[in-house]
Amino acid sequence: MSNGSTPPEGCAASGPPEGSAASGAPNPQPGEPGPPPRHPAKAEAPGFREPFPAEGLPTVAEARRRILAAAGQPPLAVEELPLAAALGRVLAKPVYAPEDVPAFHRATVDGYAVRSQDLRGIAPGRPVRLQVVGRVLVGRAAAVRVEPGQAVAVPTGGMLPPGADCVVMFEHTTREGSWLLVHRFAGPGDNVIARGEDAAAGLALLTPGRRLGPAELGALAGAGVTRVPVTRPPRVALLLTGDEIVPPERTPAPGQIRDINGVALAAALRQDGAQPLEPVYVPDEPAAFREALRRALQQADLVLISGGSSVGERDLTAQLAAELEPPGVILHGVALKPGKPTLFAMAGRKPVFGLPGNPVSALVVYRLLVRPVVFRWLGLEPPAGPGPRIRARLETALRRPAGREEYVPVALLWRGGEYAARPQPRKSGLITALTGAQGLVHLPMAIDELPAGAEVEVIPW
Ligand SMILES: Nc1nc2c(c(=O)[nH]1)N[C@H]1C(S)=C(S)[C@@H](COP(=O)(O)OP(=O)(O)OC[C@H]3O[C@@H](n4cnc5c(N)ncnc54)[C@H](O)[C@@H]3O)O[C@H]1N2
Ligand code: MOO
Repeated sequence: MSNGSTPPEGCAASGPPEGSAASGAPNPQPGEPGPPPRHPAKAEAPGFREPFPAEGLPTVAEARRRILAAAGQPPLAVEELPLAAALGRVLAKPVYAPEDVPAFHRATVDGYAVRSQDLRGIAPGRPVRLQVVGRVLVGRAAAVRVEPGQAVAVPTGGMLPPGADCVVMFEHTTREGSWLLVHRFAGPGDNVIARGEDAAAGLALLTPGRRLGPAELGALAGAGVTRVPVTRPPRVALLLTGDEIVPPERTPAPGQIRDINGVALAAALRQDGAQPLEPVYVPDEPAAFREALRRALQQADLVLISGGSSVGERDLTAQLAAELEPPGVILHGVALKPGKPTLFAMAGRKPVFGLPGNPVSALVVYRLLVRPVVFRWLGLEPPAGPGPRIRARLETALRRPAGREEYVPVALLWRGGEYAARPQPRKSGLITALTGAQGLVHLPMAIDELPAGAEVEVIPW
């Protein structure tokens, strides 16, 4: 919720350097005189405090640590779902295989089931001769036993007949009437999936904290587990603050804009497996804001407030967060672009985020700081390591803003056998900076500039 500041050019690469942003000077387009400021800048507004210290704000890693430490481990609510409804959900309890999968030794090729001992004399030009004593039909129990010197024809997926310990491929044999000439050796277990090799009865098939994807659901089905215990998705309240914000379906009056963050954050939440509640539009008025926050805390497991996280006189998030039940505000301000004014509080055991109103900031902060909390509320095991990265070559140089690390949206283009990372506009008020982006390039505090042509690791978006 803006207190009427000039466009937040402090967030743009071409904007004034950190510290001078408080001048709030409008940024005219080239060749234009530039519009007069519609409102006083945040820095000039009555009641404006120097927003955030130039130094001493936590880094993203530090903020994430503090947020997760304060958030703790929530008690997870569990529900049981049929497999068809469980895609993307997180397993809440271990699932043990009720039976061996497969339940019988099974051929993986079309060929002949034999005893590998019988094949020991095979040499080039010296096949072993075995007697074919029958065949196995797929989907039927194997009736014939393989005795020394014998072979039984078996199809892919067919049961290995008793007595045999391997299968020789059809193409490594020749037939002479009821005799089989085997030209290539096969050892015990070759071309066979052993009973219980996919899942052994009584052992854990899947452990809790695993997101259920196609393979997990398939494994459960294969073991005859048709209902699974999964965590109930956290309910997340979305408060969209700002007198200027109207729902997307309304026509904005002069000075108003349509809500972007309600839809974008709800989509991010849904994509991650959480359950966003109906967005609530909150005016810049303390009593209404307080009431909206009270209801949100009643209804939801997590609360996201969009806008008003800065420190202008009408940026109410911090003021109202100060009234929350202990421990209250954990941090306000992160050395991050975009996303400096981020706020995190715990109202008792409920996490509350104050996200910057700028859509790119809101989504980047969601990705970096909110998602880890959502994942914990889903019961997801935190990923080991930094997560997957895409190697790319930077198309144009990037300079880090003073005092903040930056995450720059980039488009990835396949060029001459490698990806080129093309930086997108660095104005956090432009949602289209993200619409063509496939990832983020990180400029950590230790790097002031990445030259054009630098090899970078892109964080998938
Ligand atoms: N003098 C200073 N002004 C500003 C500073 C600063 O350091 N000194 N920081 C700038 C930065 S960086 C950001 S980010 C914003 C964050 O401000 P708030 O979190 O208080 O957000 P608002 O002022 O409410 O909104 C910012 C911007 O985003 C628009 N907005 C808000 N909600 C939505 C929504 N749901 N959908 C689409 N757009 C939204 C809002 O109208 C503003 O244009 O502060 C800078 N100012
Ligand atoms: O850079 Mo602001 O911090 O756009 O979020």
